Amino acid sequence: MNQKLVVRTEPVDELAPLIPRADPRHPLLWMRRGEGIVGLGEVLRIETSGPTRIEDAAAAWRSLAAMASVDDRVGLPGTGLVAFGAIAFADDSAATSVLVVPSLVLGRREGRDWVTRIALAESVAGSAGESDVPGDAFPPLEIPEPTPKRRVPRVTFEPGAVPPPDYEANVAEAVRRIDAGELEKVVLARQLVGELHEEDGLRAVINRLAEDYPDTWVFAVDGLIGASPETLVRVDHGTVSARVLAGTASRGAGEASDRERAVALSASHKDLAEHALAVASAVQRLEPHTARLDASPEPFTLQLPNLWHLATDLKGTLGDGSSSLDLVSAVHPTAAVAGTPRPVALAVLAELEGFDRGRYAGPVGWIDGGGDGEWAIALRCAQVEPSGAVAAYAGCGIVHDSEPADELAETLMKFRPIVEAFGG
Ligand SMILES: C=C(O[C@H]1C=CC=C(C(=O)O)[C@@H]1O)C(=O)O
Repeated sequence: MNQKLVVRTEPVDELAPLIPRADPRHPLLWMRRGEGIVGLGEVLRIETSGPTRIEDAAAAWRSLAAMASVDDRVGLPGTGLVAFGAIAFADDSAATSVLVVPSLVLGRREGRDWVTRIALAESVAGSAGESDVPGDAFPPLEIPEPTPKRRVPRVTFEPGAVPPPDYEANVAEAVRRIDAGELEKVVLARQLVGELHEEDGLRAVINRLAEDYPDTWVFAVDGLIGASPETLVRVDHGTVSARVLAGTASRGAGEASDRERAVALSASHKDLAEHALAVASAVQRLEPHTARLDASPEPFTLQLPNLWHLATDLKGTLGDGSSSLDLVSAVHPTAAVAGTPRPVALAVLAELEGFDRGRYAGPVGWIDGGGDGEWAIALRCAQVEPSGAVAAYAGCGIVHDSEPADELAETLMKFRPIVEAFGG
């Protein structure tokens, strides 16, 4: 990657709400609680695949960033040079992993708004051949106007890979293997499929996700869209953080029964066991890269509109100068989406599921020129293909006392955000 990029970030008047400024056909977005970044246009993309897809993307990004000429007048996470990324779950996935560098980024954080322009040095007027291109080589700034809200397109979903009876059979088989001592935990997923007929309707879907699930990471990267509650890893000026989730309960109908469900979840032997394995896998992989890493002492219950999760927050300091993508490479896939021991779980899930997860359960997020970034696990999501084919995914951690019918019911709760966002 020997292209030279010219980047300029400048403060602007309020851009909120951000979503109406996103591209309705090819939205590029990362957002939580109304703040985040929206990308427009595409200067370049880095595509990788195979077992070294994350390391290759990290190395390509490092050399691209090292050559870039950046004039950042704001200095917040997400300003300056950024790329949006979506990485395939499996080493042998047919799905490509991408880092997309937009030509325009509209951002909002801590109540401050900015615009970043990114261009290839050779394409910026009067700059060809210069080694250090001034940021004011850009033409006067024109911020795209928000466009009117439109209604959510309606997609009818039906079972795709692993229909409900097969899912229950897979869970039973996984429990059998766990009881036989082959492994401790495996995360098994299934698929729903549908067709999107309005090619400019994706922005409305994202808007719905952001309205209904404001506390999650709402993302749209190269057709992968969703609202994930799970932070895989976040790096910000030498601090490292993550939110590990595993263990799920339904919400109760009234306040008292809702509380009861949360209390029962935090005492559930099955869910605590499932959760502990996910935390251990993240801590074990992050620790070698951190000078300090603390976990919240007990898992807490995280309330989402569709369910309760057991959650543990990790917080620490970076010890070795790793970029956020280096840490993504170290931790992916955690036991929240694969299982324990990891190699056995990956083989068992590939065998039992029998479908390519694509970017579901893979890392999704952004990275900046200094390597900082925010990455979630792509959960509660769907991949929308250029043909209009939509595939949504949900999975559950299976441990020794998992019940097939309960796990199937849990997938329905996990599908809810994406199915409803598509008008279902
Ligand atoms: C694999 C998924 O969720 C993971 C994250 C949180 C809770 C989980 C669970 O309780 O099984 C899963 O480990 C999914 O949503 O598809």
